[in-house]
Amino acid sequence: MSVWQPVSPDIWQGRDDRSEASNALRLFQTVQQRDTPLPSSSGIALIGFASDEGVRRNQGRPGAALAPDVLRGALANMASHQGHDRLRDMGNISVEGDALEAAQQALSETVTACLQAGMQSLVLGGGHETAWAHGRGVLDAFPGERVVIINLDAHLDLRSARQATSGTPFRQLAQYCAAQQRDFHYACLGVSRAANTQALWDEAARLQVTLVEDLDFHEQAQATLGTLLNGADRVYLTIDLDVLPAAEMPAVSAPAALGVPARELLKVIEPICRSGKLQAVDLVEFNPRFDRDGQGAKLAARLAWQIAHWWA
Ligand SMILES: N=CN[C@@H](CCC(=O)O)C(=O)O
Ligand SMILES: [Mn+2]
Ligand SMILES: [Mn+2]
Repeated sequence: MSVWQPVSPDIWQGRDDRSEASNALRLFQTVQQRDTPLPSSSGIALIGFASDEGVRRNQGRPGAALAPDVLRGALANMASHQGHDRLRDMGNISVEGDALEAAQQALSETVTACLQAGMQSLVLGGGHETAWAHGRGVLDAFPGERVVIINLDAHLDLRSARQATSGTPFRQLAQYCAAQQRDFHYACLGVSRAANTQALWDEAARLQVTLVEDLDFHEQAQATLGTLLNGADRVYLTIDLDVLPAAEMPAVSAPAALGVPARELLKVIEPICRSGKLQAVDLVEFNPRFDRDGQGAKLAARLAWQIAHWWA
C-alpha cells in the first residue's frame, strides 16, 4: 500500500462569503488540491507528514500524526490574502506501522522533485523526524549550494541513537553532509539550556552550530539572523512548536516552561520569508491530543498563514 494519501474533501471547509464580494475568500476556496503528489513549476507544495514514530522512539507523547489534517482544518477558514493562492495541497505521507524510514525516503524524494521543478515546500509534521527527511530533500535539490538550516526549537535535536527519532534529525543531516564532504550550516534559535544535556551542548560546539538561547532571544536573534541570511544561498526553516511557551502552545510532546513567545518568533520569521532565499519550511511536533479548545492549532495555523503571506 502506498504511503501517500490524498486529503479528504471534508478537511478544506469553511464559511462561504462570496455573496458579499468576489474577493471575500478564505483559504479553503483558494488552496489547490491535488490527487497525486506531482510537482508543478511554481507555488508552495503543502505536504503532510503524518508521523508519530519518531516521537514514540524518542520516548515522547504520541499524537503528532494527527497534526497535518488538524492544521489544515485550522487554516481552512482563515482569510485568503496575498500568497495564499500559491498553496498546492499534495496530500499526506503516512508512516505505516514502524516503517519511518520508508516514509522519510518518500518525503525526501518528493521534496527534491518539487524544489527542482521550481516549487517551494511547506511541510506539516509529524514529530521532528520530519526534518531529517525534509532537510535531506532540500540538500539533494541544491547540490553545491550553501543551504542554511534555521531551527526554531527548545531542543538541539542532535541526539545519537540506534535509529532515527524525533531527537536525531540534525545529527543525521550533519552526517549526511559529512559523507558528501559538504559543509553543514545549522542554527538553533530559542534553544533552552535546561532542556539539553551538556553532551548535546558539546556536540553543538563540535558541529559549530549557531545558537541563540531562549533567554537571549530578544537581544540576539536579529543580529544572528542577519549573519545567517548573508551567508546563505538557500534557507530551510524548521519550526518546532515546542519553542513557544507552554502557555501559548500546550499541544506538543515536550512543552516549554519559558519558551519564546510567538510575537518574538514572528520578528525573525518575517525577514527569513522576505529574504528571497527561503526554499522550505516545516512546522513540527504539533500534537492535537494536548491542545486546549483548539488554541494551539489556531496559533500554529497562524504561523503557517503568516509564512505563506510573507513568502509571496
Ligand atoms: N524532538 C525532540 N525532542 C526532545 C524531547 C525532549 C523531552 O521529551 O523532554 C529531545 O529529544 O530532546
Ligand atoms: Mn523541541
Ligand atoms: Mn525539535
